Amino acid sequence: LAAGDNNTHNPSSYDTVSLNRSSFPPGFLFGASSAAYQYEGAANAGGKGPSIWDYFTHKYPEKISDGSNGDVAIDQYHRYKEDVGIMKEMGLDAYRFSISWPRILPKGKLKGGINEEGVRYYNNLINELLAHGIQPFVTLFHFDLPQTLEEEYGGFLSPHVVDDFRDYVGVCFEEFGDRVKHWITLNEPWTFCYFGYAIGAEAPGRCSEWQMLNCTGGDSGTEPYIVAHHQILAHAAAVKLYREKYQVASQKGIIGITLVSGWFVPYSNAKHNKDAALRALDFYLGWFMEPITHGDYPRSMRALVGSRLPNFTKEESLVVKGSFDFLGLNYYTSSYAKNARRSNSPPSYVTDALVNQTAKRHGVLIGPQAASSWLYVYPSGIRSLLLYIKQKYNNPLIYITENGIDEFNNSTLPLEKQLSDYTRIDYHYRHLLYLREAIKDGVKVKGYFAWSLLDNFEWASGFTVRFGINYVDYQNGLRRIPKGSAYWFKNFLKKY
Ligand SMILES: OC[C@@H]1[C@@H](O)[C@H](O)[C@@H](O)c2nnnn21
Repeated sequence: LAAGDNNTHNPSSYDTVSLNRSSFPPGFLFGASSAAYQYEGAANAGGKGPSIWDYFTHKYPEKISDGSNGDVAIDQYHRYKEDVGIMKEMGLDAYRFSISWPRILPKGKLKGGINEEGVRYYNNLINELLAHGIQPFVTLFHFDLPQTLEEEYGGFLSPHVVDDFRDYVGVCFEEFGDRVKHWITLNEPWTFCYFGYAIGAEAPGRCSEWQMLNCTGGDSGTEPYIVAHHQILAHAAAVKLYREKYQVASQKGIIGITLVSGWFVPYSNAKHNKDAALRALDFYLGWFMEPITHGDYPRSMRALVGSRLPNFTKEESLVVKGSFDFLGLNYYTSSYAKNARRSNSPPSYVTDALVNQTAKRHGVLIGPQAASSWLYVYPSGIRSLLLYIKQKYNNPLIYITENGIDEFNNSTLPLEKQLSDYTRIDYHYRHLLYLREAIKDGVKVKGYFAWSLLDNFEWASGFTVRFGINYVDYQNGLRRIPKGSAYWFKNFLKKY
């Protein structure tokens, strides 16, 4: 962008003098994140097989706000060179993207054959990034399971998925491991289990019949825990394979997992509300962080979920414990936590923690609400959560792999107005201020990825909300246009 651009939405405020790249330690990485199903499109092209998201959006379009899907998404499959150019123009150090399992293994299983066109696409993307000095951070699973495995044995409901996931990631390590130095096994197992198996709002759309949420079957009291268990075992199997066969040759590439959590503010100083906040952290974050750090689920989950919570064998516990070199942490929002009484309805993950989450306390919101109904702006929560993780989970190496805010897609607004995303600049500015404080507090954060580089397909919200730092014009050939925040990041990231 030529200096002195006369675009009106290139704000001079939120100065990048007091806060910019040099406010962070040398080598700290700034990036942006994405995911295959939300960005690529070419859902039935290039030899790709169907994923559960292809199936879900076509079978249940009513579960997507605007009935849309990722068939085309924002067509990064064909426009990746342009998109890498945008990253370069912004001055990003890294780009986090996910590999589509069914684009590599269309039949889900290795014996079904490797799709060479899929391998070629990701090689081209990785090489284009490296040619522009941008580091690839690669997520191996971002919700888009091959539909064939869902149909053959119920996907992550079955232990068979562990062997197939191990085979799949083995192909990725083999094909891309010489150039990819940061691997993330799973994106947000919590989201996959909760939205896919507790409330059925996302693929594969399962939950208990009594919840009347138009689910395809399922049991919200058992399946989220079974799926989470197999996700943890699959994650650990992938890490074991990487460490035994690929990590040394890769010149110390590192592998981790991305978990999501909010911060939870006790609704009052009463002990039962403080305890509720800690239980919420266990059921969101500890569900996965506890096993990979200490080898078993949190005590609070053992106590409250009882026999519905699977057990690790001794051998499994040993493989799971310590199965990460770094934690990818996704932080967006926080809420108040209030103690809840036992529910009268049948058991469900939704009520097991005995916590009522609210965005309001005595009628006052915890922070301004974004377009997504679950997103309230509470920047100090990122620091509180990081300090909690440092203290409870042995001060792990951390990358913030997602942080961002959305606005409604409102094509009736003049384009200039749609591009003036001050709220997004303010959001990132304030979260980066608290992130810098957390680093000063000794938290080992080594990078920050904004969600998201471009507007994209937002799961059950379809294209009705926009998370992009760069605008995608859905009405004009998916052209990319920098929003104000893209200019702000460019200034923030300038190297002097
Ligand atoms: O909802 C916005 C984004 C999604 O688009 C990502 O796919 C997902 O990883 C996520 N987790 N929390 N928030 N997000």
